[in-house]
Amino acid sequence: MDGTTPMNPLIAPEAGHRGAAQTALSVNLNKVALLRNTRHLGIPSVTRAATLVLEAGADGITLHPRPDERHIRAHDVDDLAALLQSWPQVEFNIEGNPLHNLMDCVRRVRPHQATFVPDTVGQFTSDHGWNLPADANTLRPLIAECHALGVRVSLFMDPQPEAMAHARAIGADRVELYTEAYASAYGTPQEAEVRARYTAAAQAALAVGLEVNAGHDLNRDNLTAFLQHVPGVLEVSIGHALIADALELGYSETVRAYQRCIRAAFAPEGLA
Ligand SMILES: CC(=O)[C@@H](O)[C@H](O)COP(=O)(O)O
Ligand SMILES: NCC(=O)COP(=O)(O)O
Repeated sequence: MDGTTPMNPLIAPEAGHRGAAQTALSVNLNKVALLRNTRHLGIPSVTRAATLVLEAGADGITLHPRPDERHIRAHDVDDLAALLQSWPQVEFNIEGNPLHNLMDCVRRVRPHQATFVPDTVGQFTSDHGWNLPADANTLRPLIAECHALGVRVSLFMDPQPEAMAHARAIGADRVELYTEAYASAYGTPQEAEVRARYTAAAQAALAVGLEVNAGHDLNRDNLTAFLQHVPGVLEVSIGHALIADALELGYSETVRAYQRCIRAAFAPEGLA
């Protein structure tokens, strides 16, 4: 793998069991680990959750091992890497700050994708993207190291069209559009205006040769409209809402429901 070629055919636009150019669903399992960590019993199991969501048709697994290990711990990253040996078509995405603990994980397990997120230690949740070009010199060598390890790099970014050329110039393969602002605006009078920022950012990214991911606070209500309006989104990573839904519906029905939301964005009206 050369770091620019997705290993997972399911997320390559030209291939995949869900048809060309359909968005891949990567399930973020942070919140399964969060619940598990409140006892010493090992339940709910992160690897069991991964198995169930993959059996139900998820395309990838995302973990975000924060330095305080409040949810995903180093052993979860290793356990998932071992599990995914049996799922060669599944993409493994690890998120985090490469200036903290992310690179240790990347060097150890060489996931398909590392998503660089500019979180502080102990941050409540991710709430902003990289500041480019200000962060360029910090990120450039870390991106190069990931490429040398055969790991694709996605940069967590606010929807700022002008930043996309800088992301490409420092070697990023993808950007992950931070979707909290869209999710907050969804269903309000501001929705169209806010969503248009994402459309413009995705267009700018695609124009400079970047691939596009998206995530944060996406859910069954807001996902389809996002994918209908924002071009070329190869992957959404969804955790909080999806795991909350799974508490009610179970993992399998929940993954199928999210896949229906994705299909609805790509199907002619009424066929999803
Ligand atoms: C990078 C990102 O978008 C976040 O959504 C993150 O993965 C969620 O982290 P928490 O689960 O710790 O809120
Ligand atoms: N990269 C975003 C992610 O993995 C999940 O975010 P959320 O759905 O937990 O907000």
